[in-house]
Amino acid sequence: MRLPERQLAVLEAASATDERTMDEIAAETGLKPETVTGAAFDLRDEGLLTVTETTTEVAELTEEGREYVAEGLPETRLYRAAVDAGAADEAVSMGEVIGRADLAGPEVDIALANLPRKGFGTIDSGELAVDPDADPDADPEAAALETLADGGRVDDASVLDRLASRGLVDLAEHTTRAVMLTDAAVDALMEGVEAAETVGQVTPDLLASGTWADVEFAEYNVEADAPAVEGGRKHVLRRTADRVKDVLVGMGFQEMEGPHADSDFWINDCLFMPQDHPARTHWDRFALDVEPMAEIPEALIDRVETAHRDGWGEDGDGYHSPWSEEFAREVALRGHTTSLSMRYLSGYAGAELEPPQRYFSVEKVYRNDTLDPTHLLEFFQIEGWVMAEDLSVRDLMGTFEEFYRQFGITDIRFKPHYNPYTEPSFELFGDHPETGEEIEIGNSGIFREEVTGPLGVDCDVMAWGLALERLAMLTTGAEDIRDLHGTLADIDFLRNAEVSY
Ligand SMILES: N[C@@H](Cc1ccccc1)C(=O)O
Repeated sequence: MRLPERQLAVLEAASATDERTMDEIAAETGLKPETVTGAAFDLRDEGLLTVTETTTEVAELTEEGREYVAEGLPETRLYRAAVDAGAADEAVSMGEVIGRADLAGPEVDIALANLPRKGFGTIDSGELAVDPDADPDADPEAAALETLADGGRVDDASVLDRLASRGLVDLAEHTTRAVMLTDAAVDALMEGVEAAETVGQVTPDLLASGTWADVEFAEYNVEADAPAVEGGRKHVLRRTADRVKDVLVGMGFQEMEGPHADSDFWINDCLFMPQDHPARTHWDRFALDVEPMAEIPEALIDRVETAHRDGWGEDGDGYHSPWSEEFAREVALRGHTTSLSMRYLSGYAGAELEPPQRYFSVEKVYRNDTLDPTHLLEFFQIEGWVMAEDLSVRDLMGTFEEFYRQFGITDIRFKPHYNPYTEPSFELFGDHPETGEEIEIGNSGIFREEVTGPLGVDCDVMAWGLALERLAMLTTGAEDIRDLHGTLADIDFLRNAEVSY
């Protein structure tokens, strides 16, 4: 048998009884590890070697982890300070213990969260009581940190996971490959294997001297394993947004743009949202501590105030509740992009508009919600509106059906809803492709006269706000909005997610 030199070297360094790692073979043959790996896979394909892979988790201390090795975990320091303050006998005020514990900034919260978790003590109405029998020296997390600092290995996966989630260690997967001779290889070696001098690359020298004609070239193994090289690609949400824009432009819409931080006037007052509406309290909105917005057309302010106070149109009655221009000028992060629709419909964003008109935006909005599988504090809203004479609910439904059909979604449902600014109003629902669960995908309606009147629009306007992330959940099958966004997002999922249409 004849084999290329490198393969022969690897074969001779391998054993029929023990697994040898690629690194060991590299050290023995003096070849580079990647050369050994390449040759080993070629030999495997020839049936001369077996290659096994083992993946192990390696843990490395982060800077914060190293800091705690030196100073002790915050909860341990808090425990010791509490014992000194007498909290083992009776509960002591938290302020006093924290003062003694010498904890910096965020360490206080870290200590307060971990002390009860580890059973070191309890916190109740501002007082701390510790268990005199607790033994922070025997704490597995502290012990694991010490071991890692000394270059040792920690095998307890649950402790490692806990430390990783606390940001004290980084976990990485490490794959080692090892080889062993097959029976066929042992037979071949006994019969004798010759080294074939092969050339891996054509060089100018080989060409110029003409020796290329006499040498033996190494064969390419196009099936050999190689590390996957992942190229960069646009995030699936961005790709969905681009697709949404294409679809809407295709349906004759133009794009709106405008400020993320806007006055309450454009965000709420124009929409006939009463100033004492719960959504306008500090619970729901991200108010900004900046100068009030000066540049709002005075005449428009007057008309909006009139609508709020006395109503608009023949049957309009208004709220008869206080309305403050000062509040209207306050600035917050927009909770919906309907603020842009107001700016455009009023003509403030550009020319006065004559019907028919169609506008859209795909932009970020901000809400002080609770994070859960379907809610984020910021998300993308697909805002849109159509201005025309005599619009009806059929126009609204038809538009959505056409829009969602472009994404392969054909089973949307409408349910009557209430918005202070539209009448009638509809919420939109779709079915999650994986769970079958019905999820809300948007909100819509036809603007009330109290909205369009003050803006100077005297025909119908139908409008909506759809959630881009929810659309992406339906098209990609993501079950949790956090799979798409943020630090918990699953990179493999994102890599393979396609925008269907
Ligand atoms: N602003 C609404 C969406 C909407 C826009 C326009 C009309 C009706 C509804 C929301 O954020 O839910």
